[in-house]
Amino acid sequence: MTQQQSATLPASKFASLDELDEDAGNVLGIINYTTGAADPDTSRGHLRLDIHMAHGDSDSFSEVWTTDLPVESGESGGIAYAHDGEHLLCAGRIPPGDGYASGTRAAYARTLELMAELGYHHCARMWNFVNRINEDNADGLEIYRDFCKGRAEAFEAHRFNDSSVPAATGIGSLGGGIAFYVLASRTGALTPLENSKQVSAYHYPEQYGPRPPKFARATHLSVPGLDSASGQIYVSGTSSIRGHETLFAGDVEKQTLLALENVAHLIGPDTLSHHRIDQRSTLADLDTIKVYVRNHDDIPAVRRICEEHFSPDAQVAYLNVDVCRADLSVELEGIVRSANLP
Ligand SMILES: C=C(O[C@@H]1C=C(C(=O)O)C=C[C@H]1O)C(=O)O
Repeated sequence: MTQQQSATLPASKFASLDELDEDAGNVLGIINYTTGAADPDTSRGHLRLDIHMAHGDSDSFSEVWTTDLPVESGESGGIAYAHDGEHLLCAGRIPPGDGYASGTRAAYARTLELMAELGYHHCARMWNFVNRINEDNADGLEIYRDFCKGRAEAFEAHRFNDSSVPAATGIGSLGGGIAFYVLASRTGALTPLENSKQVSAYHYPEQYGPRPPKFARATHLSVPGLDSASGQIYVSGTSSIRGHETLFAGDVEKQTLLALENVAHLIGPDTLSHHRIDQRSTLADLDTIKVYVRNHDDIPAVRRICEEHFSPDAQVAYLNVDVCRADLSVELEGIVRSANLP
């Protein structure tokens, strides 16, 4: 597995459980995609979060965030955090229940308050793992839509307008209510990226829920002190959606190809030059990739298609979980680093 290292951006790499070194220097956080859920913890001096995303040890892995700077950690109002003076990782969990809007609103509100208190005002990326994502809550509202309602209310209460929402993932999990983690920066400039072939998620019509999902298609986070050509692009979970509609329902191979096409356009020259980012990226530049596949039997076909486009050196994890819309079979996310990063 290749390791991403950069002087001033938190590097993330996947590690199998037997490769994991919790005492390695300057660990900002370890996110365990594993066979059970647990509340976020900082007892080892870094953030640790166990998310129930694996059916067994064979598909369990850890995402390790490292930094070149000393790390401080703590907990406040149920949100655990670790930071290095430039970047912050924080995490929370909403326990299983009959509904999630109020719990999400409260947990997100506490997270946004904590970011402000610690001085990390630039929210680059959020990951949300929603158990029973396509099932209904006690009031008959799909749990994903219930989560989106609570998130939108928290963002509004904290004047987080659509132009400052982060890249995100909102994906199913195998248990444990709703878990989330967040990456924010203190001085690195953030540029949200939208895909000209998709309606911005925060503009989705009400047919997808009472409040739209609040996220950007990607965010570019620049290296503090360097020009905008130096940075990382955090690509949100991306699926077979054009405009605001799902395409190729029931055809996982066509959905995989369209999701890849959406990401290629998002990180390609037309989009980046439109946002005045002097980087040129292709799917071969994507790394720390997660591919979420609804039906386990579809994973070999999805993997075959993806491997035709990804670098052989890329870190790729395939996870068998539900996707945010019942007619979506596959979704992918990743990170692009600019070639000129030290
Ligand atoms: C796949 C989509 O949305 C998914 C849900 C997200 C969320 O609610 O945060 C973010 C990206 C995807 O994981 C999409 O709407 O295109």
